Amino acid sequence: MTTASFTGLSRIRYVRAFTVRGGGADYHDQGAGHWIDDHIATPMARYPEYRQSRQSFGINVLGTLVVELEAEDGTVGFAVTTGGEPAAFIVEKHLSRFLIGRSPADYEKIWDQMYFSTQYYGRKGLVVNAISGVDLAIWDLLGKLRGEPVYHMLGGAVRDELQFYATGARPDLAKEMGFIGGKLPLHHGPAEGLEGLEKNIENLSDMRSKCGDDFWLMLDCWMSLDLDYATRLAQRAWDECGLKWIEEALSPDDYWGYAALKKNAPRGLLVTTGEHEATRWGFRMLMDMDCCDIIQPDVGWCGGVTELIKIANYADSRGVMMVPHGSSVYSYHFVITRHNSPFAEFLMMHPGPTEVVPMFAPQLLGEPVPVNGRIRASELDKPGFGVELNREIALHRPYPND
Ligand SMILES: C[C@H](O)[C@H](O)CC(=O)C(=O)O
Ligand SMILES: [Mg+2]
Repeated sequence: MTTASFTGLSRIRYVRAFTVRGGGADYHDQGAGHWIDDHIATPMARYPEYRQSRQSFGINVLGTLVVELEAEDGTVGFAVTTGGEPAAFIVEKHLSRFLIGRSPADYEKIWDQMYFSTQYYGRKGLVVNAISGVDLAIWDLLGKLRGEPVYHMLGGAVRDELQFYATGARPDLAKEMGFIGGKLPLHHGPAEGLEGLEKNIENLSDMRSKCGDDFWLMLDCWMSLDLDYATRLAQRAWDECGLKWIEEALSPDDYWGYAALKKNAPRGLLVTTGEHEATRWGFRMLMDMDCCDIIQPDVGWCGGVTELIKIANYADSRGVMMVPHGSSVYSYHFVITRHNSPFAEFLMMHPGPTEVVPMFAPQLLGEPVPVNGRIRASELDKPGFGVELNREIALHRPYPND
């Protein structure tokens, strides 16, 4: 039995998956001294030898994945995410069968087939990361074939500009650069005891005094805490420093801990999480169990745009705010179309971070960056995600399927 398919669009002829080193954020390679690898609290910090650097325990071991889809008429769509060589294997050796000869307009069926054919070894993590990369490349190709930006295909902009908060070690500088808030990495976890807790509060207080009372300050805990520590940190950071939200305090598997933290946290302080969660089912769990005030899916990890539509609609129907994890153009095209995503994250990838630099340099050409903490919707007015792949970088294709 065949399923009807619109035949007017050029179909996918080639699927290519590349790895490349450099660019991107914490899961990509960063040089020594970069703020993003400077004694950040992690679940691995219970082992002193892995405390100073996330690269020491292998945060960058997978690196970048680039998925490229070429249509019969030569039009190319692509996307950049993480997952590196193992994700390239999954894309070329497994997922490509659901793409070759298909129209990119059939993204629902393609997503369904990618997800359910890998379910026995997938569901989250690397496999959904690979699926997300393919899905983003499909949306890019669809936009390029139709001559439409992705945000148009998602229903159009609901506001004229995106407003950003900045993630990085210098919210004081972010404020000067026009961002609406600054999210700091937490540096010390439970293994560093009371002394570490005091240092965390001192760092936050210092930033509060530098930024003034009205600037949003948030803490990113990168899954490093336990419920007791997170509760104490939340209370003190609220009382002493006016913290706006505490992010990813616990393991992403600990839905019960998040539900308890949301109950324990002082009224007014927001509990946020979700960048390491995946699919409509994972986010449904977070929302149905009342784990957080803001969900933060990463469109390059949660299943791509096709899945983010479902996640966002469920959040909208429950009155939950969704502020996607920073993933450059891939989230900008979504956020601009949603009332329940009133602002966006910008990850400061300058090592200082003392200036605004593109997140995916050198892989992407034409990547817009916030000026005065904002990007105009009109800057997204290019087909697909509006960026091109820099062909001058060393792209490696480890598992060709053709
Ligand atoms: C700062 C965090 O540890 C991480 O590198 C980035 C992140 O979780 C976020 O942007 O959110
Ligand atoms: Mg985070």
